[in-house]
Amino acid sequence: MNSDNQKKRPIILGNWKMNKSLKEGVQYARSLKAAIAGKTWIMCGICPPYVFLKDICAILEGSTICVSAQNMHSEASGAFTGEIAAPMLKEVGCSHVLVGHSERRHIFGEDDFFINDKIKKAISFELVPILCIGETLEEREAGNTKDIVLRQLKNGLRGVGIELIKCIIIAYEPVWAIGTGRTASPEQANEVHSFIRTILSEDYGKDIAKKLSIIYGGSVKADNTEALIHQPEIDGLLVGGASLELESFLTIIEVVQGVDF
Ligand SMILES: O=C(CO)COP(=O)(O)O
Repeated sequence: MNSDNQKKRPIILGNWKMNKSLKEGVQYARSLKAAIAGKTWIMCGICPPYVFLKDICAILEGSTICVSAQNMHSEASGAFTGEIAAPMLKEVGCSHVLVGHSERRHIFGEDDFFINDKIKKAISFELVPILCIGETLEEREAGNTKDIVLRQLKNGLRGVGIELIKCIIIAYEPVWAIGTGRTASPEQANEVHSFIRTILSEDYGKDIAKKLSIIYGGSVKADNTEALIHQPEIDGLLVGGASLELESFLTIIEVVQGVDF
């Protein structure tokens, strides 16, 4: 979905962050697969912790549900104790990977350049990177939202040419809306999405920018899903807390399915 009403397949991703036991994760994946069998027009996926990926990919193999890692390193191998590389994610069956999530940027100090290297590495191993960008509350209140988003977008995509940009999803996640219960209003989110699409249009051309998916994350819940997904520039949702309970994640999916695009 975008400004000229061209239909785009909505993307709904659940980011579990550092939650669930393996047993719970496996049960969730099985139930999700059973629940959405045959309802395939939404691109739906989950982002489990690293150590669950192999089991969950095996369960979801052959389904339309994609599995995304929450992070990866920028190198393909080497002496990086505790890290996970793109080919490892690929080998266990992941199709997507979150890159530059605000918790990686702000808690673990990841910068735009490291994130850019990860983006390029993910693409080179045929993983779809989901580049997460977004401003903090201080940055928004200082009127710097667009500057921050512009910087994170430009630096994150440095060296990504016209052919490769098609392999990327952008996620706008304002840091002040993550886990706070304080959602960006649909209009606030749409305004930033529109700005992101304008930048992408300038860099990659209008046609390509129109086709790119820009998804929103930050306190998405069943009761704000419809208003968010109705916005012309919001192509999907990256759901944290509300994806942890299968019932609430399924409700979000159902709300999106029920929307007349
Ligand atoms: O960070 C998020 C998804 O990646 C959003 O988390 P919440 O939905 O819990 O605010």
